[in-house]
Amino acid sequence: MRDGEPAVEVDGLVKTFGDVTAVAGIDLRVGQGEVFGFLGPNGAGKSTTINMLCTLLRPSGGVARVAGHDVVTGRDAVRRNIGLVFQDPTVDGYLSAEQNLRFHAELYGVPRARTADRIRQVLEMVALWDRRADLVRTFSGGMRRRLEIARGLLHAPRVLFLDEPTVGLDPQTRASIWDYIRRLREVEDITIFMTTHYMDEAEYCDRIAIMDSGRIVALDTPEALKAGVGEDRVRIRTSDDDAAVAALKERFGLDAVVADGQVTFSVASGGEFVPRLFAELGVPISAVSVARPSLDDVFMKFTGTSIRDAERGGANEALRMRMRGR
Ligand SMILES: Nc1ncnc2c1ncn2[C@@H]1O[C@H](COP(=O)(O)OP(=O)(O)OP(=O)(O)O)[C@@H](O)[C@H]1O
Repeated sequence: MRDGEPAVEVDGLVKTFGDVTAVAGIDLRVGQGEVFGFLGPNGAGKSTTINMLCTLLRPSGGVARVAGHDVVTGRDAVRRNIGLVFQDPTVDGYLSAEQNLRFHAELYGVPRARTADRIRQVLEMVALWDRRADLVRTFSGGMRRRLEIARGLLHAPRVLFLDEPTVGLDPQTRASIWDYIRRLREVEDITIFMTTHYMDEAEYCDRIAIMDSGRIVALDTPEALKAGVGEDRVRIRTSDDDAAVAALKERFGLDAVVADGQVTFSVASGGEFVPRLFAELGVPISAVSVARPSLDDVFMKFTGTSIRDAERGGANEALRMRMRGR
């Protein structure tokens, strides 16, 4: 990869599975050294995109280059230059942490003379050096994930792909995985491309792309995306959400949506508006909160739904497909 060349470069990328369009023609550029987040609900097409970039799936259309190589015509070169950390654990529980890494080093052709040093380096990076001789099946979920990250880094890849690296972990462990990811780029010359459906985690990325139904609906820094939503976000719980939405439109000219069981809308100055709201809405309010826009609000702005509601929809869709399959 030449200096200044994007680490990931995608033009019009498409993937279809029969009549399902998982990725519907996306474009993006990720710079060297960036931490880039791919954000979206289940079924948005994140894993399919990452699998095409990692050469595990062949695109149906468009082009993608990773570390300067085409994912179709330069497949082996791409593979040499990337590291993978996927949702499903792939470390072997019946081997020690160190044995797992040795095996991987062989597989990736890490020069023998360098292997021992590099194993120590990556295990220290994820604070597992002291546990190197222990069988991985005695590790907690967070430790296994850290070991996966160490393994993904072993052959010094230019781009590290992390597909939902913190899914299924408790909040504290998620935070510690993020500490390692952030520290990583201080130590290694690496680009990090990750997917997540945790909004709070997306905040840690330099830039994020929000994906919905196979398309990128927004792409920018978290700050710029939130600034784009602008005003304060007000959330209320009411006894009749539909009546509240209608009253907000009628009395205040505000467009509200119902998501996660709350009525949500934007106003310029939430704190000043709330007393008026209680006095004039005409629908009983049981709870109210006012906050600066979050990435949840950005998601809602671009997709018209909250990520949690979108996921519930996606889960229903997956279930329907399974039932149809049967
Ligand atoms: N091998 C496949 N065959 C058929 N359909 C598929 C296949 N892989 C993915 N899909 C469909 O493509 C769409 C996108 O799926 P994908 O797994 O990329 O989403 P995602 O955003 O990564 O979701 P998740 O967070 O659940 O991994 C979904 O509708 C999914 O059902």
